[in-house]
Amino acid sequence: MAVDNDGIAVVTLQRPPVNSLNLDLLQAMNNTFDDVAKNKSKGMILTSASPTVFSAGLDIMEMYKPDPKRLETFWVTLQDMWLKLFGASFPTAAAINGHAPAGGCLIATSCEYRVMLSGKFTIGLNETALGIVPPTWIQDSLRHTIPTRQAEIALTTGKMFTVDEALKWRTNRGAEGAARLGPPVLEGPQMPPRSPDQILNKTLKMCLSPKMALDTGIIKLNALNEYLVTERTTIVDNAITFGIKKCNDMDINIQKRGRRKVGLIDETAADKAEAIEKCKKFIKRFDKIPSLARGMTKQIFRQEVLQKLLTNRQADTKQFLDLVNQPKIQQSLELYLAMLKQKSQK
Ligand SMILES: CC/C=C\CC/C=C/CC(=O)SCCNC(=O)CCNC(=O)[C@H](O)C(C)(C)COP(=O)(O)OP(=O)(O)OC[C@H]1O[C@@H](n2cnc3c(N)ncnc32)[C@H](O)[C@@H]1OP(=O)(O)O
Repeated sequence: MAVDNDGIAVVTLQRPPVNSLNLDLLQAMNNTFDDVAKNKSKGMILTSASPTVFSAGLDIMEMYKPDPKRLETFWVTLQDMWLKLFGASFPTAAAINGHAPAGGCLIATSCEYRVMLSGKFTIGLNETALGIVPPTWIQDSLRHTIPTRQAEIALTTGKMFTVDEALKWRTNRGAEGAARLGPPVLEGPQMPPRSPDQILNKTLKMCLSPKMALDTGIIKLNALNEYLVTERTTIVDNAITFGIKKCNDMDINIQKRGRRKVGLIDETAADKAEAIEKCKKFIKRFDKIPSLARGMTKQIFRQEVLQKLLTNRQADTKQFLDLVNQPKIQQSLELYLAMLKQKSQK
């Protein structure tokens, strides 16, 4: 952990090669989160020492042919880590500088803000694709971050999002498209400045008249073009809003049309330094907000989800232990480990 001059703690996960979360790393994270809280840091940014992996999620070796006592401690320590991170009163952000599958995504979604490096990285909860049922609180972390319907589809399909897919919904593409309208294109006399409404009404009237001289037509077309150029952002935004409403009314999936993004991450960055800077900027947004009010509001907002695990901790642990000890699950883990080994040797 390194605390900068602004009092923001940057915590770097450092367990080569892929920051897989074993018991030792989880215990170290818990101790660090306690320290951040004790030191009254202004906020915490989580990142990774690896140039390509934020975290590969739970260390599968902890679950494959496990020692029963250690397995239970492992799970309880993971629960603790999540309770501390998701429930932290201080601001939290993740500078996701690489792949973030499964538990890696859990850590990221437990934070309040996510900046991910652009590139061929992926993020998501892929458990079902591995034949594993993600526990309620892991599902809740995703549901807390992206819309419920998208979270359900992502969870049931074990979806790994590309960085672009994971970004939040933006409407500026429309404005970019509208910019292509460009400046007036027709040579000839121009019209004195008028309000866009005046211009549009006049143009409409003239266009409906059967005897329009060529010069007048050019003036009118230039005026219409000028209107489209000056008001393009409003026109395009209104069109997008209208289009989205229509698509929703007709139950058409807008994401497939490339406009709506999922919001699993908030921003992208070109490199780790930029990602950390953007996370710091997010944390500094709270500079003028009394920290007690901020922290309590966050905890109230997250209370229901936290309480669910606190109330069902033992049952959740038993469910995990039963699941891991099933011969079928052990077989799947063995196959998965072999597949990872084979891939890494290529
Ligand atoms: C039964 C359980 C019930 C309930 C639990 C529910 C919760 C589960 C959440 C989880 O987190 S499960 C873990 C899921 N994790 C993954 O599926 C990620 C697997 N890893 C990868 O996809 C890739 O490693 C990567 C994209 C993260 C990085 O790729 P790359 O940089 O190419 O590295 P390698 O694949 O070559 O891996 C290097 C090395 O690390 C080993 N390894 C990778 N991931 C894990 C892991 N999660 N646990 C243990 N070991 C892992 C991999 O086998 C390689 O080992 P070598 O000895 O061959 O070097």
